[in-house]
Amino acid sequence: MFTQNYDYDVLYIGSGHGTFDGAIPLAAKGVKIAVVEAERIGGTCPNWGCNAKIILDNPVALKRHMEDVHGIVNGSVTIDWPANMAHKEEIIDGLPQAIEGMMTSNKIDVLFARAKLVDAHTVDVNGELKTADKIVISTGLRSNHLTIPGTEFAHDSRDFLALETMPKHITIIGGGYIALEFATMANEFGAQVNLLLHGDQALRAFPQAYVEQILADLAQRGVNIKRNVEITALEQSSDEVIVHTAADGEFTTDWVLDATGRIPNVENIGLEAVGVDYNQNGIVVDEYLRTSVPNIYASGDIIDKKIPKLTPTAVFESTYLMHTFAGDTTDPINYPVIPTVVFTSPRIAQVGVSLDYALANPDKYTVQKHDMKSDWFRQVGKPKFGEGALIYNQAGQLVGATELSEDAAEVINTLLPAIEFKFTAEQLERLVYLFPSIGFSAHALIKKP
Ligand SMILES: Cc1cc2nc3c(=O)[nH]c(=O)nc-3n(C[C@H](O)[C@H](O)[C@H](O)COP(=O)(O)OP(=O)(O)OC[C@H]3O[C@@H](n4cnc5c(N)ncnc54)[C@H](O)[C@@H]3O)c2cc1C
Ligand SMILES: NC(=O)c1ccc[n+]([C@@H]2O[C@H](COP(=O)([O-])OP(=O)(O)OC[C@H]3O[C@@H](n4cnc5c(N)ncnc54)[C@H](O)[C@@H]3O)[C@@H](O)[C@H]2O)c1
Repeated sequence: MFTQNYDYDVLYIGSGHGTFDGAIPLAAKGVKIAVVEAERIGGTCPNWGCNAKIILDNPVALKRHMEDVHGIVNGSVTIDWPANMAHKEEIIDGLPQAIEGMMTSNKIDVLFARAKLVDAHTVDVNGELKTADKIVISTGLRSNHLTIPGTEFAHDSRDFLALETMPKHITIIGGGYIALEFATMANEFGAQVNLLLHGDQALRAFPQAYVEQILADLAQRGVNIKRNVEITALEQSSDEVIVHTAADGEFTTDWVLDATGRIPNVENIGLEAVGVDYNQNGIVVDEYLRTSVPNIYASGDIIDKKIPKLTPTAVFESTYLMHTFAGDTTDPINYPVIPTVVFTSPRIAQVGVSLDYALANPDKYTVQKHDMKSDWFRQVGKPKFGEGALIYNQAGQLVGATELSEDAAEVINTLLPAIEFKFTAEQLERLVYLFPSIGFSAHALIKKP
């Protein structure tokens, strides 16, 4: 399976989900592995991404729920940002050590360094040359920084997730996941928020009818949303930042979040020297996740791919590589349908064929819409708004689903197997869900003829 005359069978560069979900079980099978990490073990998701974000977001949903049941549950509730931040630190602080422990207990060598490829089998680790039969590049993404004068006065998502106090006035540049999720939190935690969209839409990959409801709700809560704004410069003036725009003049703010996307970590890792092809979207791979150098692979966000760059896709890829390296499979990677969710409040989640695409192609798809009021159980929590849609192909198979609601992620998770495995009506009928529950309600939607 592996050539014996190297220090390691597999050396991974980066220690995020693109690495550890596969590397740990692979090491447990006796494969000799090294993981080289430049910063914190676990990478973005536990330290500066999903985990950190969802802990800070938790009180937001609670406050929204209290609004919905006002009249039943009365009195005002305040939420404390510094306490929330301390709670977040308490939870995520131990994660790198826990992940490192799982690696070392499986005999993985964890090496702290900024790794650089020297040749197809050799990596420079703090000046020491380590050799490996196979190398996996899993260096992930980093925040984009606008190329404008004064860009150094803007912060990124990591800075936001470490804010000790919530600034009074925050300006968020961008209309993607991070911009919308962080605008939701900052607004609920008492900041006055400017949300500046580059174009006239936000979250372009999500159903625009739902996105507009989220934007309208944020606007009603006091978020100042401006569309088609071009930021030309940032300037520091005592404690404030002056934001200059192309057509909307200038204004001052306390804190600027640059949420204009994330870019691949392809620089200074020796890709050119070794001949690994890459472009502005990441490292180019074939259907076996092999780069242009056959014994060098890529995994996770660093891959140039069309599917969303998310934790579950990184997990799927590192697990696939584990099976390939262990000799369990010689098949190409076969991605399932990949669900996505934006953690606004309410959430927007979707999977499979998108609602906007289905509506634009009525000859190919049938769209079945539903609102929260169509199911009594959804009304228990008295949500003010929310709706969903199921998308069927011409053969009557469920091929897509989307929802705008606090429970959207769970609804889409419930529907996922039916879409991925193309369950028949007979199979769907055999699934018995707990009652009353969101899962039961979601299942009831697809059981209908
Ligand atoms: C704010 C935020 C919120 C997010 N929320 C969600 C969410 O809710 N759900 C979801 O599914 N996804 C979310 N994501 C995306 C998710 O975090 C990523 O898809 C996931 O972490 C990708 O894992 P990865 O291993 O490919 O990359 P990473 O986790 O980024 O790991 C790459 C690692 O490589 C290391 N590295 C880079 N260069 C070198 C080098 N030369 N030598 C050694 N090490 C190196 C880095 O230090 C890093 O630790 C979020 C991302 C952000 C930024
Ligand atoms: N819930 C989740 O799963 C979740 C949450 C956060 C982040 N993520 C992941 O993190 C990554 C990055 O998220 P993101 O929100 O930074 O990126 P994004 O690609 O979702 O959004 C980037 C936004 O920046 C805007 N933009 C680009 N150039 C601009 C410019 N010059 N001026 C103003 N605006 C500009 C774009 O129009 C877009 O709205 C994605 O891969 C995403 O999958 C996922």
